[in-house]
Amino acid sequence: MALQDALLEIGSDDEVTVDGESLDVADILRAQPTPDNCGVEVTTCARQSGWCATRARVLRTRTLRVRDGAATAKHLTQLSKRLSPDAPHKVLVVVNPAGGTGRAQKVFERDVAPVFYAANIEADVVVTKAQGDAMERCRVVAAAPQVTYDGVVVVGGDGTLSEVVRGLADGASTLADPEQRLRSIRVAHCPGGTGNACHASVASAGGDVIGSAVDVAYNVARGFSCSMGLVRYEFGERRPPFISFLAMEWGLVADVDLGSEGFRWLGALRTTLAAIWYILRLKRHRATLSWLPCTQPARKGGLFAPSRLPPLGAPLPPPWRTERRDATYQLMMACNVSHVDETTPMAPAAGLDDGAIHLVFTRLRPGFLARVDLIDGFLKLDGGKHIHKRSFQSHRCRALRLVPAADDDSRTGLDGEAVPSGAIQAEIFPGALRVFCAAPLAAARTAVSPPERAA
Ligand SMILES: Nc1ncnc2c1ncn2[C@@H]1O[C@H](COP(=O)(O)OP(=O)(O)OP(=O)(O)O)[C@@H](O)[C@H]1O
Repeated sequence: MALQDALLEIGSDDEVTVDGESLDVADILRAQPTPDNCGVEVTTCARQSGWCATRARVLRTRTLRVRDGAATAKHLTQLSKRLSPDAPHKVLVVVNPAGGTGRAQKVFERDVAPVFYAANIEADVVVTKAQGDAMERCRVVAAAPQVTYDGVVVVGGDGTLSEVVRGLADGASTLADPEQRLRSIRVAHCPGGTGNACHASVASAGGDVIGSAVDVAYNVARGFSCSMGLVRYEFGERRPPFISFLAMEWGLVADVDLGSEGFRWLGALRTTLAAIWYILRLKRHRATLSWLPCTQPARKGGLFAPSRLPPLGAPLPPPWRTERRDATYQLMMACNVSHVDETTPMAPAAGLDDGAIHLVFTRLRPGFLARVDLIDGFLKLDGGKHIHKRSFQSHRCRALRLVPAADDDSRTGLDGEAVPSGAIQAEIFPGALRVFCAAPLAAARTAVSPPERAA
C-alpha cells in the first residue's frame, strides 16, 4: 500500500496534525494500521474547504506515515470514540426507490453506505416495494420486546418518513412505556424525495448543507441527536388520530401540493406551475380557525394518552382564540418544523422542539389584488420573507382547531398526504421523537421558546 508523503502526529494534548496542519478528530471515522506498521489508513468525513466548495462533507481515505501504525490507529480510534459515546451499532435503512426522481437507492449506495461502512455501523436495508411497506416494517421494529435497532435511516421523501414515524409510534403504542420506546429509536432523514422537508429543517437548524446525504450519514455515524416535537391530529369519530412530524396544509397550499401529485415527473417545477395555476383561479376557502396561544410552555408527554383537547364540536374555553366564524382564507399551514421542502422555510422561526405549532395563513379580500399579493408572497417563500408581509399572519400555538364551513370543499393534507376534509384539531407534544442531527444542535440545550403573551 503506497504511503502518502504526509506525516501524521498526535501531540501531548491529543491534537492531531498532518504535516503540521490540524486534523479534527471528530472527522475521523476509521483508523487502521498498514500491514508494515509504518503507516495508518485514516478515513475522514470532513467539510470541503476552498472557494468553490459546497461545504458538504466528503468521505476520504488516506494512508499516512506514522512512527507506529498499530499504536497510532488504536489511539485515534479511542479519541474518536470518546467524542461519540452514543454512536449507533445497528440501524434499519428504509429506501424508497419511487421517491422523488427515483435516485434514493443510488444516494444510499454512493453517499450513505460508505460512511456507515467506515464507521462500522451494521445496516439492514429495506427497499420498499409499495406504499405502506415502511410503516409496517417500523411498526414491527418498535413493537418488538427488545430494541433491535439504534435508529431508522430514511432515504426517501417526507411521505416515507411519515410512514416510518407513524409506524414506530403505532408499534410503540402496544408497549407499557410507548414514549420511552419511541424516543429510543432515533430517526434520520437523507434527502431522497421531492420535498425532503424534515431533512431541510434539521440541516438548516444544525448548520449542515441542505441536500447533502453525506452530512446526514456523518451525523448518524457520530450518534449526535436532539429532540423533536410531534403533533397529533384528531378527527373526532371520523378516523383515528394522525401523528404528524411536518405540517397540515389547507386551502391554496393543499391545492398546489395535492392537486399536482400527477405531475411529480416535473420535479421542483411542479409546485411552481401549480402555484401559478391555483393562484390565477383562486378559490374561496371558508372555515372557522381557532388556536391555543403559547401562553404557557407545552406539557411534556401524553402522545399516547387520551386527548386533552375539548371534543371536536364542543366550545373552546379561553385562552383559545378564534378568528371570525366561517371566515374566508386563501391558504393555511400549521408547521411543526421550519421548512416544507428543501427551499421553502414556510415557518422560518420554527425550532425543532420549540413546543409550538407555527400557524401561517392569509385572509385577503378576494379579487385581483389578492392574486398579486399571493404571487408576491410565493416569490418571497424561498428566503422566508413572506412572513414579513402584512397579509401573511403567523401565530405560535400549542393546539389548533379548523372547522371548514358546511359548503366548503377545500383539500386538507397532513405531511403531504391527503386526508378527508372536515373538522380537525391538533396538539403539539414536545420531545416526542429523537432525530439524528449535527453536533452543535445536539450540544445545545433543548430550547423551548418563551411563551407568547395572552392576547
Ligand atoms: N416502491 C414503491 N412504489 C411506489 N410507491 C412507494 C414505494 N415505496 C413507497 N412508496 C410511497 O411513495 C410515496 C412518496 O414517497 P416519498 O415521500 O418518499 O417521495 P416524494 O413524495 O417524492 O417526496 P416528498 O414526500 O418529500 O415530496 C410515499 O407515500 C410512499 O408510501
